[in-house]
Amino acid sequence: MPGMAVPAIALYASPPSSVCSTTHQINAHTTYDFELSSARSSSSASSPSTTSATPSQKPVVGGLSCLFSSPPEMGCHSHSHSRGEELKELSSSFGYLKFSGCGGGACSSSLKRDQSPVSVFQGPVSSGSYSRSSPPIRISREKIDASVNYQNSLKGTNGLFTGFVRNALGSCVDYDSPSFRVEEHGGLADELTFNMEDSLADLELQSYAKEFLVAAQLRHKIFCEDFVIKAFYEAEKAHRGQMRASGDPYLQHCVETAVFLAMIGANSTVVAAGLLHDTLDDSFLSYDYIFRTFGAGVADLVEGVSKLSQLSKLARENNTANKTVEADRLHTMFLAMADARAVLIKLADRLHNMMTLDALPSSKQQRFAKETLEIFVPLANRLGICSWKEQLENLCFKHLNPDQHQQLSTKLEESFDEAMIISATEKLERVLKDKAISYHVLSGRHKSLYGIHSKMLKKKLTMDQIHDIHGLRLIVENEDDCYKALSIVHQLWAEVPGKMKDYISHPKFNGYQSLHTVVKGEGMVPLEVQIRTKEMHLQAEFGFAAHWRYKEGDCKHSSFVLQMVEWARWVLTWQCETMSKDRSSIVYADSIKPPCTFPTHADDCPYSYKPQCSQDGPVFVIMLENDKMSVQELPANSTVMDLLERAGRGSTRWSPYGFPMKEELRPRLNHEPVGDPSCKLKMGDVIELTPAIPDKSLTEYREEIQRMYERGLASTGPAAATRMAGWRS
Ligand SMILES: Nc1nc2c(ncn2[C@@H]2O[C@H](COP(=O)(O)OP(=O)(O)OP(=O)(O)O)[C@@H](O)[C@H]2O)c(=O)[nH]1
Ligand SMILES: Nc1ncnc2c1ncn2[C@@H]1O[C@H](COP(=O)(O)OP(=O)(O)OP(=O)(O)O)[C@@H](O)[C@H]1O
Repeated sequence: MPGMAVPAIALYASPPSSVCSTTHQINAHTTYDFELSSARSSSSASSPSTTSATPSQKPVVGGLSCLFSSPPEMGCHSHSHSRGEELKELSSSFGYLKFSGCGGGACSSSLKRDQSPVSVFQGPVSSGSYSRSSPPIRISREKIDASVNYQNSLKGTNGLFTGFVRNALGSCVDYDSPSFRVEEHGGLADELTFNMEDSLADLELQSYAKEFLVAAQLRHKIFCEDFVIKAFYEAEKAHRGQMRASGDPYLQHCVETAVFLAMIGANSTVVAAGLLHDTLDDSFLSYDYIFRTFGAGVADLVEGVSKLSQLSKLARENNTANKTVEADRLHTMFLAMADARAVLIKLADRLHNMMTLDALPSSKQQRFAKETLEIFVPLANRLGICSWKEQLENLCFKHLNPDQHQQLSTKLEESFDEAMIISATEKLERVLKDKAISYHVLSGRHKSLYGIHSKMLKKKLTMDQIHDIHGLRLIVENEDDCYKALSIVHQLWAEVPGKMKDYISHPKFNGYQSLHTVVKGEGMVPLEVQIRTKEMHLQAEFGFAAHWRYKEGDCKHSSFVLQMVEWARWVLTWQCETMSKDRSSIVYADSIKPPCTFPTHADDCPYSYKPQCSQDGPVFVIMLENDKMSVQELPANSTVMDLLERAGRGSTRWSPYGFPMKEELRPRLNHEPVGDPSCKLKMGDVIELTPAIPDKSLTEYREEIQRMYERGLASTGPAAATRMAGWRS
């Protein structure tokens, strides 16, 4: 029946329950299917109702329509906290979204938070699949102690945890602590086999773990799937006894990471990998074990996350990302070397770590916040995960500029007017219906705290001069409707002079098209309204004028980078929405359609991440030269020799021992000595160039040896004598 609302519950990228209280209200959502709607509206454009999906339609979110909405009954909507508290704790923007054809009150009060109204992610297909978010889980100290004691007794009896205890009490956010792999210390992981019954019985003993599982299941139904439960169990076993700096069980972090992923519609492979994401680095599980138990999909993702963690740690230690060029290369490398889903898991991991940063000493808080801003926020931006990006930014802001954060959030507390956005949306919707202007999406949002802060800095504005703190976006069927809708907006509210921009008749240099206006909304609060067609919107989200590029300041990226980002976004679109079953609902312009069939890459796909396929693009590698890290960009098919040419002083030559060396450098590739210097470099390779000769000239060194001999130090042991002999030869 045309005109009926589609009572779908879209997925909401919500922070975990403990942070949920920082959010704004969430109610039922309607979602909208792009293709269906456009087809209908073109056939009978005169009726606004023709843009609705029918009730018989699957209540899904269309490929490019809304995402990250929340289940209506999620715990977040009940506020026991004041809004000021919320802003201070985890200030982020909220969003309000309507789809054409909404009828009924549920739809008209749909609110979502933090979202780009259109993004690459979709919510889950099924309504009602999410249930209430549980209150923050508090685990009693006794339970934890009991669990730890129990584990200690196990350690004593079967030796399974030998060597594990040391790590077990560390914090998972303490990246400084040495990672530990049991398989390197005896390889016990391979002896483990999975048995669901045993596992569940064992889980009984870990009552806190059971609570986590139940809480996760209440937040998302994917945690009821056997595959995910199995991953949960393995994560529990792997991290048993480990605690976070906050005193919470490590497992909690794994579960929260996985819940974030589930909340953006990630499938069970990604959620399982989210649960296991730290096991390679921080437990006795091996790649082989994960591979055998969960398959290559999960094992590769966990390995990918581990590699990303190592590289980001290196970058943090070397302060690499504070240089724009290097940071840019790092972002590209991260997206290119790993499956984009591994980046997604890493982002979810970082989001939870940032949310729980308070438990760390202030110096570490600062380092993590800085690194997050330099590396992870841009990645979230490139991948189009607006919600995470804003949450990360706000958290970084809070830790890096606590005073400014405090000041601005207090001000915003007075300025944010969500009710105004809701009522403006409803008002506009009513008139659009009356005037028979069909539209695809009508969305509203308020700008995030950090977004406002950055804009003030960038444009040297006071908060009062920022006109888009509150904004609406309307996506209509055709250009004509854009202008009709604009005139309706101007009839409804007084125009702020000089703020109207017609980027339709005068597109921006990058091709961006849209109508922008600022009006005085209710209470004279400035309200930015953007009006565009679906095609213009696709361009603004995925095309040359993509929002992520706009946010990066439209810097000149190579076509490789652009393709890489677009590809990553596509992969995530297709991998992370449960509605990938309904691909037909996605209508992309041919010009931006990737050249192979999703979700599988064609063997010769030029955009594939697989190293063997990406032969045309440049290669980004990490070079560690005398302990200084840099990210190098080399042409496709470059070899270790090519890299050596760039490093150190003098020209490369071959040593008599068969390894290439410059005057002073000796290469190692991914921690192994280089056997074949003509081997090709791969995206994300780490090349260490250690000095073949310590940082002194040979003459100086000889003199020093001479002095050592003279002092009789050479006789301190056979090893020393051998070293000396080596030097003489
Ligand atoms: N995707 C995309 N969005 C854009 C682009 N340019 C502008 N926008 C959007 O349009 C909004 C306002 O842009 P303009 O009307 O040009 O305003 P401005 O002069 O940049 O600055 P303000 O008026 O202070 O917001 C931005 O906040 C973006 O949301 C673009 O190139 N790509
Ligand atoms: N008027 C609006 N209505 C709805 N959504 C908007 C509006 N303006 C921007 N958005 C979306 O909100 C999200 C956050 O945007 P953000 O505030 O970071 O930047 P911006 O407003 O687009 O740019 P700038 O800060 O440079 O003005 C983006 O997905 C953006 O597309």
